[in-house]
Formats: sequence, structure tokens, C-alpha cells
Amino acid sequence: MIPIDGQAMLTAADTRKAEARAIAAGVSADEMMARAGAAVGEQVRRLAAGAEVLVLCGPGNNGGDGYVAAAALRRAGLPVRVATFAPATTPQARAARERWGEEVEALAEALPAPILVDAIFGIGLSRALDEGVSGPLRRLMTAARLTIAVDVPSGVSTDDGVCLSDLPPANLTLAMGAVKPAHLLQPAAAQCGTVRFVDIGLEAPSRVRAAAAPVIEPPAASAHKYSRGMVAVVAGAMPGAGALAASAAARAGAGYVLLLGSATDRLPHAIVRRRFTAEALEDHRIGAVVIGPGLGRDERAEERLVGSLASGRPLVIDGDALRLMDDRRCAGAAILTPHAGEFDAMFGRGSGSKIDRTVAAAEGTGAVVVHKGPDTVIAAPDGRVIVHSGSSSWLSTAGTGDVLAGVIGARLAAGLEPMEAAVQGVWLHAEAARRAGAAFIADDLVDHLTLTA
Ligand SMILES: NC(=O)C1=CN([C@@H]2O[C@H](COP(=O)(O)OP(=O)(O)OC[C@H]3O[C@@H](n4cnc5c(N)ncnc54)[C@H](OP(=O)(O)O)[C@@H]3O)[C@@H](O)[C@H]2O)[C@H](O)CC1
Ligand SMILES: [K+]
Repeated sequence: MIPIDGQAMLTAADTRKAEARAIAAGVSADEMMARAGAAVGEQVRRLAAGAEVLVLCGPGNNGGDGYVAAAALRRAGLPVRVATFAPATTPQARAARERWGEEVEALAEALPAPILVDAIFGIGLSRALDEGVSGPLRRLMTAARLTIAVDVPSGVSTDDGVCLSDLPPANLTLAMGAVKPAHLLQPAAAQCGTVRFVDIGLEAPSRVRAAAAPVIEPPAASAHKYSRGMVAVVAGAMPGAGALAASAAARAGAGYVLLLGSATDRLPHAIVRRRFTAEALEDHRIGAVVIGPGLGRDERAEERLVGSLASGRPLVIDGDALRLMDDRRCAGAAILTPHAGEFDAMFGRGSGSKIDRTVAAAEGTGAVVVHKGPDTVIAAPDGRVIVHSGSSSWLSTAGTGDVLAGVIGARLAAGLEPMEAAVQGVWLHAEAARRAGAAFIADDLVDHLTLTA
């Protein structure tokens, strides 16, 4: 089974286009379903380890994949039953249903099995499930030891990650041909359980990808503290937040970290403290300015933001600085790191998925936008997008955003282009959280930052 890290992401419409291209290139729709169903059957066979399998098939091609998988499981000698609530409607699904050839039980009456395959709806789901479907599905999922969803769990909306029906999560979801937004965006991503990619030969050019572990080069043999990257953190009303960002920048590989403004007593000695002046930012060796963590929103904060924007240095703009931005644009390289509340305050609630909204924000500001949350969407003004999903839910604690701003600052100062710096920063931050385990505080997260895998 292939992890989804780094895989291209396609919407439902993009997936249909990719399928049409494959068909135009000579692979028939029947062959696509045969590949998909055989792959599902093979994965289910391995996981079932001889236990009985119940395959739930819907009317469309998701159900068709289910019938093909069931037939493959039967050929492999596994005890397998099929249940449905509606006849197959597409030509491929009808043919697959006929090839199954055996009894198809009524969904409402089906008895549970330890291994459940959800092939009811895939990318064609258009509305919430009727209780006549969701009720039995809930009952059978609850009774199963393992639920495997084909393509997407029935009840989640493919393109925006919304859950249209209230159902238990699957244990495993097999992403057929491409990763979809629902595999990465919350709350749908949590409904998927573990997601694995199934290659059925779809060509999938896409500017949106799932995050993958970055390759981080060690400093060159000739490196010195300035070539490693100098980060200036502009502090403000809440010095602890600036100290967290500065400590994180130092631990994320910066060669030199300068904290401008008031600091806390427990700042590592390696971090240089100075009073804030706009002139201090004129040092051409500064590779990134981090502004926002604990900045405050008073006149002094505004002055510091104006000075930072005018400095011409690459910027990481977070927290309070985002609230003060108004419609000031960033002239040079900039990374904005809003959480959902800050994002909505800056760009409005808008329509479309979190991915669509973040892309629009990046295009509108000319900056890389890191739209944080349990799913983090990172978009560049040129349309590239990376979606990072599945990070520790323990990150939902005060100060972790300040740490992220510092980490991204360190990667930016190391000379990476803003999109790559943001992508690396988000990954390193999530990795630190994974290492920190449960109920950590933001200070602990800094100690768990590491640049090696
Ligand atoms: N596209 C590809 O490259 C491949 C797709 N594969 C598999 O096919 C499904 C997508 O199949 P599709 O037939 O397009 O859609 P679904 O099977 O998900 O469902 C469509 C049918 O379900 C009806 N529907 C939708 N929502 C509901 C609902 N809430 N209640 C009842 N019925 C519903 C819909 O009817 P409409 O009334 O909405 O028209 C359709 O009848 C994909 O996910 C893959 O599993 C293969 O993998 C090959 C490659
Ligand atoms: K499904």
C-alpha cells in the first residue's frame, strides 16, 4: 500500500478528466474498473486474513469497484457476501454486478461481518445519505472489526471535506487513482482513518499535493553563522511569544537569531537581544524578519509592522501583525501564517474549499499563505499548493503558532524560496509535535524540533 505523502491531489471533476484522458489513450472504462476492483480486492484479502468480508455496493461505479473486489475475494477463496439498496446504474457497474453472479442481500437486513468494505458512494455523492442507507451502514460499521472505504467514505463530500452524514470513521480508505481533498481536509480526513493511495494508472497533473517529508541539506562545509541564516524576531506586548518564535528559529537551523524588543529572562544565551529600531532591520545579512507573535495591536506594534514591511527583508507575518495588515501589501517575499480566525478576518469567509480560499488569498496578496489548522493548506501566488494533514491534535495549545512562525523564519533565512520554507516549516513543526507526544506545551515543542528524520 502506497502512503499518500507527496501524491498529487485531484478534485472529483479533475479525476473524471483524468479518467477521460486514460480512456482516450486506449484504456477502456471497464479496464479502469477492473484495475480498481482488483486492487481493492487484493488489499482487503491481505487485511482480512481469512475472516468473512461484507461488501456494501452502491448504484454507481464506486459500487462497481465493490462488485469486482467481491468477485476477486471469492476467487481467492474468502467467505464474502454483498449487500446493496439499489440496482447498479452505470454500464460498468451493471457488468460488474452480473459478473459477481451470486446473491446480493438487502442492505437493511444484512448481518454484520468482521471486515466491512464501504463501496456505497465515492466521488459521485451529491447529497446527504437517506436514513435508510446511513442507518444500516452505521450499524454494520459499528459491528465490524475493520472498515475499509473504497475511494472516500460514503457520506463525505469529496471536494471540500465536509461530512454530509453522521457516521463512524473508517479504519482505512483506499484513494483510487489520486488523493482527493476529502482525504486531507477536515473533518472528512478524520472520517477516512489511514489513507493509502492505489495506483490505477491515472495520469494526474496537479498543482496541489499532499505534504511529504522534506530533504534538509546540512550546512555547507564553508558555512558560517550568517550564511546559515540570520533571523530577526520583532517582539512586542507579550514577550513570551517573541521568545518562543526566536527559540524555535534557533532550534530550526538559523545561524544567528536577533530578538528586537522586550524579551523574557529565560531566553537562550545564543539569542542576541536588542532594542527595536527600524534601522536594526537594515542589516543586509538578515535573511528573514518574523513579526506578529505577541506583537500587540497598539501604536508601537503598528510602527514595528510599518518598519518591518519597509525593510525589504523576507517576512514571516503572523498573529497580531496579520490583524494590523489591513490592505497593506508586501512588496517582497512574504509568508502569512493565519489560523482560521485570522484568515476569515483578513479575507472573509468566502466560498469554496479551504484549498480554494487559500489559493485566492495567496493570489490576492502575492504572498505565500499558510492557512493553519488541523489541516494546514499552504498556497503560493503561482498556484502551487501543499496540504498537510494528520498532525497531532495536541498542537491545539497556546504558543504553538509562535513556534511555527520561528521555524518558518529559520528556513526562509536559510535561503529557501518562500513556498519551500513554509512547507518545510510546517512539516518540521508537526514532526516536533509527534515527538513531543501528549499534552506538551509550546516550550516543549521547541525542544523537540529536529532537522533530521
Ligand atoms: N473516475 C475514475 O477515474 C474512476 C472511478 N472509479 C470509481 O468510481 C467512483 C465514482 O463513480 P460514480 O459512478 O461517478 O459515482 P458514485 O459511485 O460515487 O455514486 C454515484 C451514484 O450515486 C447516486 N447518489 C449520489 N449521492 C446519493 C445519495 N446521497 N443518496 C442516493 N444516491 C446518491 C448518484 O445518483 P444522483 O441522483 O446523484 O445522480 C449516482 O447514481 C469513484 O469514487 C471510484 O470508486 C474507479 O476507481 C475507476 C476510476
Ligand atoms: K465509498
